[in-house]
Amino acid sequence: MSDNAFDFGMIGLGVMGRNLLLNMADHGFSVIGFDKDAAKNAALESSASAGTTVKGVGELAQMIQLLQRPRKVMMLVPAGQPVDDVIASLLPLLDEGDVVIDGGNSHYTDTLRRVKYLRDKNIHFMGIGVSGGEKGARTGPSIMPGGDQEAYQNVRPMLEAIAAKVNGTPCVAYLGREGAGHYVKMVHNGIEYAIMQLISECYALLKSAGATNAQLHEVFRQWNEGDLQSFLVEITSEIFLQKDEKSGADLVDVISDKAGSKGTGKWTSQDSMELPVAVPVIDTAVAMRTLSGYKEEREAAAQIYGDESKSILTLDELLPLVHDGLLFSTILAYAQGLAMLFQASKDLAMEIPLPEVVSVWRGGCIIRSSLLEVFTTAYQQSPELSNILLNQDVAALVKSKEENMRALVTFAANSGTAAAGHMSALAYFDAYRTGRMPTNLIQAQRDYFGAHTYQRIDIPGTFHTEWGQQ
Ligand SMILES: NC(=O)C1=CN([C@@H]2O[C@H](COP(=O)(O)OP(=O)(O)OC[C@H]3O[C@@H](n4cnc5c(N)ncnc54)[C@H](OP(=O)(O)O)[C@@H]3O)[C@@H](O)[C@H]2O)C=CC1
Ligand SMILES: O=C(CO)[C@H](O)[C@H](O)COP(=O)(O)O
Repeated sequence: MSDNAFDFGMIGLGVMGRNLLLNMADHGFSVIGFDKDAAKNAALESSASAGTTVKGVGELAQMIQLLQRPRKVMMLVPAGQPVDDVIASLLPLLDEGDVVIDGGNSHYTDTLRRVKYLRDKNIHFMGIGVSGGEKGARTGPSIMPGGDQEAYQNVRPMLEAIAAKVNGTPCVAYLGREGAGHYVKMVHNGIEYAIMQLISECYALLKSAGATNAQLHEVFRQWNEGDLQSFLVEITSEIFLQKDEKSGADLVDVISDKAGSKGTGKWTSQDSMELPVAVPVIDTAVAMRTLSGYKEEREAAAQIYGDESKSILTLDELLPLVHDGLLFSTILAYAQGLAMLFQASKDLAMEIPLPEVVSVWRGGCIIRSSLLEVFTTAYQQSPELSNILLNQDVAALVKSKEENMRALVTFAANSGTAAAGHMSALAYFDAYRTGRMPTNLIQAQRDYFGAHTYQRIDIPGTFHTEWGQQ
């Protein structure tokens, strides 16, 4: 190939970078990747499909030299300092008008800072969320671009080519100004945490009624064929079949219960409080991963309090409750995340188009599910919906599951099975549908001890009372 011939360059040939680049090559683009690790460059070239143009190099300057101008370069490296390090090493090699994309899970405030920094140097910088994991990156991820419109138009044909397709529509769309791409991806991951927590609670609840791994496989398989159809339910079904090569046991049974995290769920909770928007199912999911790390303390507490769950229902009696409870709670998790995006769009001036967000999430990403079709229709009817729970179709679905949801939470409490995500979802629902919350009492308390004042329901203005003097 001649000099300056490659269409696209990738920095970081790990799980995501390698697979996304190969996906581009599979769609006819000539691609080049850079990684310091020679083995990763070799792995890139050896896993390329026949007839595609793929090259891996160990020098960044060499890759930049071989790109068509204006250059289009993406980095898929760990969030934080590595992204700044890559930008610093790229800058002397770039020309004005080149496009630099951060496709990793960066915090949106870092993206805002980098957009401004590079704009001053006439380099187009975009933060793009990519979801779909290893397989999705190779065969069709969900792509969440935000920021520089001109740069987006430049890379749009490539992104549309490699994205997942739903009914022929690519799962990529311009999702707002400046750091919006990474903001949307952060909230996507917050919802991901919430749904994973809810599914893990279903696992515990069904096990309390004696479900075996084989039965759990079958339950989740069947659920994936109905209104709970989703990527996470599908992979959960498959997980219960997997055998451990070392012991021959079911692999899920030999995996430690300490859950890891890289931070995007925590950021969603933190940033929701900054706005503020209430996302308690996401908060709970983050807290439960944290609690999972207290292994020794939990074992000590189990000695003191006991850790048995006593099921008062048979598996057959429990199954419809868990099914409906999961659907109800999953809707609540999406509702909270989407309400956060609605608020952030306005308060942070990101102009995030929610109809496009839910449409892009329909395919390729970790939280793809049949529910997103319902939400897409809801936002098409009403693009300025502040909360999807206010949509008639969503409300009908929620109401149809409410009775079993309440029965499930009662069962969880009575059997002693931790189901914090479900309980949080129901508590949010009950508060959200309350015209007059008991928070008038909190206002009275605040004014009592701190003269913080309060508003009345009958007279406008701000009031203070010298409490307790009657
Ligand atoms: N894995 C997943 O399912 C998903 C990950 N993401 C995000 O994508 C990004 C990449 O993730 P993933 O591919 O899984 O990570 P990996 O660890 O598999 O790959 C990261 C790559 O970045 C390289 N790298 C690290 N630091 C630097 C640096 N300073 N300069 C140049 N290269 C560097 C590493 O090279 P070396 O090892 O040779 O140092 C490695 O090849 C992260 O932000 C992640 O959160 C987003 C969606 C899904
Ligand atoms: O972005 C992703 C999927 O959408 C990543 O898989 C993410 O890193 C998973 O997060 P964590 O490691 O915190 O569970």
